[in-house]
Amino acid sequence: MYNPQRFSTDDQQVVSLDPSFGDRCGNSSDRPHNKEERTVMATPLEQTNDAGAFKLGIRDLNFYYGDFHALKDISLDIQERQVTAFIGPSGCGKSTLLRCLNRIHELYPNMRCEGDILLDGQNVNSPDVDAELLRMRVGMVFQRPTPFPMSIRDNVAFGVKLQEKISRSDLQERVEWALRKAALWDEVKDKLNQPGLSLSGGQQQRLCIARTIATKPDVILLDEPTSALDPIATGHIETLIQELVQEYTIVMVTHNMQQAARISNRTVFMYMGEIVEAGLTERMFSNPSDPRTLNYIQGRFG
Ligand SMILES: Nc1ncnc2c1ncn2[C@@H]1O[C@H](COP(=O)(O)OP(=O)(O)OP(=O)(O)O)[C@@H](O)[C@H]1O
Repeated sequence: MYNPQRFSTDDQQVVSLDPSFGDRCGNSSDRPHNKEERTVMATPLEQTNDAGAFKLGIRDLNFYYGDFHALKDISLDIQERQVTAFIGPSGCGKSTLLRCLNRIHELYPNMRCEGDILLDGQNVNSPDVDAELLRMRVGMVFQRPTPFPMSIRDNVAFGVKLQEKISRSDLQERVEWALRKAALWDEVKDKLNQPGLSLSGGQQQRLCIARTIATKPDVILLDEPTSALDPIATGHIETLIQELVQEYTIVMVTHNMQQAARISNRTVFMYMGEIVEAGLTERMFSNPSDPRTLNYIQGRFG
């Protein structure tokens, strides 16, 4: 089983994986194919190993809260070292989709996620893959800053100590490295033993980002990371995201259209549990191909 419609954020909007599509378009196998044709003529997923081009590949994903079908046949490629923004009206399934990517929903009862999630080509939505290990590769930062009730230093060191056998000095180095990456080191280097909760909201969110980075994930998921912050703290986080994307694949949910336009490379517009359109942010905001995207971006609904 595969979904004949796969969305790619490679700005091809709707990419057909129906193997007969190329024939119906009159493509001939002895003709050189351009990139679009090659993608359109992709063989069924079972035979395709195109994960090299994408960090994450979502295939035929369906998600249920009990009987409620919240995500319907989602297929999407997410590119490496890019910021991909999920946008769409409240309740369309953005956070649900984000949470599937590190299977955090499994911590709650009565939820079911069907379909494949390929991380570097490996299906990680499988009971054979340890969800806790997955969450170390695919880290998550939530809407509200959630420091643990412990010192700044221990907040950052916590996950590392769980995951690795690491000497005290290496751990100190890792803490500093992560705090520097999260652009927080200069503000906290003299008070590492103070509680994480003593920091401002924006600093707490950067601390949570440092905590996520410290375990050296491949992918960072951000669920409305600035919605609880003031404009200055938001600016810090946005700058940080733009720096982190040099090294990490970032997927974020945002309600803020300007934020999506400012910092994402690619945008995915969702509506009622489905993907309507996905592509380069610049094109999505200047020339969306679906009227629902245009209406949403122009603030006519949602
Ligand atoms: N724990 C839950 N139990 C049952 N239904 C849920 C649960 N969480 C979310 N839903 C439903 O699933 C759908 C998608 O919710 P989700 O939170 O993913 O949407 P969203 O696009 O992130 O919304 P928002 O922008 O308001 O955060 C909604 O209809 C929501 O009511």
